[in-house]
Amino acid sequence: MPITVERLSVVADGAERPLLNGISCKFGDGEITIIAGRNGSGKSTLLDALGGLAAFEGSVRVDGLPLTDGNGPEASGIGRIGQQFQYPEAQLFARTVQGEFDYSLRYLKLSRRENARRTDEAMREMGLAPELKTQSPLLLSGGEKRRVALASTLATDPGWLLLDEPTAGLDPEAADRLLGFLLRRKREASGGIVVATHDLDLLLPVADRVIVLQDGCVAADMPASELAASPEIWDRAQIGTPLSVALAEQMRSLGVTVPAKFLTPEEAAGLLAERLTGADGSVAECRPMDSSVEYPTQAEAERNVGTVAGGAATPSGRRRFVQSLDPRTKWLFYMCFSIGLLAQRDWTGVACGLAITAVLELLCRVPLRSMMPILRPFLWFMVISAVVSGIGFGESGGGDGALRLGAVSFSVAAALTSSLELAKIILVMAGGVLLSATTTPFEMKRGIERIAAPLARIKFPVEAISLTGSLLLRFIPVLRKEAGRFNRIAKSRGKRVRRSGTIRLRDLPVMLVPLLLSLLQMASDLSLALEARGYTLRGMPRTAAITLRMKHPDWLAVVAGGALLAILLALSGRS
Ligand SMILES: Nc1ncnc2c1ncn2[C@@H]1O[C@H](COP(=O)(O)OP(=O)(O)OP(=O)(O)O)[C@@H](O)[C@H]1O
Repeated sequence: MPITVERLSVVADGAERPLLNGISCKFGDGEITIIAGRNGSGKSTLLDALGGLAAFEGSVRVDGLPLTDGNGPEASGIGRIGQQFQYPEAQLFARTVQGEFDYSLRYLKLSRRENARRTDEAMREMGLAPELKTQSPLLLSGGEKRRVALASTLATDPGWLLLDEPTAGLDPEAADRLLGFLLRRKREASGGIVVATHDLDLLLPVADRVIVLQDGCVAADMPASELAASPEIWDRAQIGTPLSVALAEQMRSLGVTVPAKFLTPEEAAGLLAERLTGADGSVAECRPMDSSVEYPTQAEAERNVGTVAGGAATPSGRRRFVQSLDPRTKWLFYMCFSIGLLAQRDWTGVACGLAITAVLELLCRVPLRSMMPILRPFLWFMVISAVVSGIGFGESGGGDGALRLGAVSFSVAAALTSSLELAKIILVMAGGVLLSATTTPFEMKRGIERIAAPLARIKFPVEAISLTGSLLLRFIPVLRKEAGRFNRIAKSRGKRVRRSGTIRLRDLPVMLVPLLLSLLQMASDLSLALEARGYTLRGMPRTAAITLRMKHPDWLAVVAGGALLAILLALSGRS
């Protein structure tokens, strides 16, 4: 049965437009469907929605069953889907290649023998040598990683295969092997195959249906043979004509009869040979190329590149007000905000701080739900600390007015005093999250460096401190990103139905070591990058990557920060 998609919309936090905008389409059983579209058109997002990885509105039914049950992905739905991510690094995490297969197959609870059989078969299918089983997936080449990722998906024998850029980084032999596999699977297995790709020349000839996306909408959805006869669609979707389509057009202009289908190189060569060879075997004279086909000049090509790049950059690339402020302004504002907040001595002051944080959150346009994963553990910490600080023992424990139960007492006043202090710190942290969400790590470092520059004269280690500060703040989003990656793996490969951004406790033993290893790997990459930038060479001057310049809005924001500090200090000193 098909996958049926109705009015599917995906809206991401902070995105200016829906990533997918009410699309409806059908993926046929026993068919290869290609999803084409320029960069950023929504191909990967569509695959993520079909694989239960992206929250969506609308309906997706897999083999007649709904993919979601209202709260999130439905286990039987995602169990029928095997997804290969666009970047294999996002999919692989285990210490060995064998570990990757073990993790993928774990949810099926098969016998050891069956696990080994499926692993061997999938590795053979993808042309992976058995010796690779003991290797770390991180040490494989890009193409090998992709093949391991696909093989570990295949081993689970999913009904549906969702492949994101499956041929990227594959050598011609591996790409051919993949094509052969897709065609075999289409013939022999139940379910269908959905492939998001830019490698149209290779994959269009094996496609049954093509869906062209443009800015999150369906620009074309038709059988491959129909699309082959409508070459103008590529221009309309701003993808550029695939070479195989341009070749077919050229051949038609030379008078060769070309069938309405996407040609493989062999088919194109066969048709040309047929045309050139007469019935008696003589070779016909070839007409010169159709001169009406005009190729762009260098200048036009450069202009086109500019248009495409500009077009792609506009929706997400436009910098918002807070993002565009000088990092020094943001640091100064943040310091005023933090000092003012920490000076508060009662709940009225904290309530004002909360209101200011809410306004800042709106100005920064960072949705609360994207801040909560960072703040939630601290909120829990605050609740637990408040409860613990209120507990007292013995006759005099807890002081006057404490609630008593035998020898144990609970002082609401003590609990509220602790909560007050912790609430201020959480609000300061929320401000830090907003700062790191609207400022790149480079800008942050440069900002602190410039603010603290006068201290360098008294040998204060300005650069080291600014680097440490920005790296610490950078660590929060990196941790979140890693947690998100493991959440996707647990959902897609472990078939764990879980809310986005969270990891189930029982996945921790499997994922903790890889998570730590991955963080260590990042630290090692970072230290190499720092070394390459000359941070280990003491006393050597470095050129600045970012030149900062304060503009009018920056001065206004600094004045606003000063005014905010004055108001908060006045509020704290009013009693
Ligand atoms: N979590 C997110 N938050 C905000 N925007 C996002 C998010 N994920 C994707 N986007 C944006 O959604 C758009 C579609 O992304 P998607 O990865 O689906 O494109 P694509 O067609 O697969 O592109 P490519 O060909 O480059 O792989 C892009 O503009 C991207 O920046």
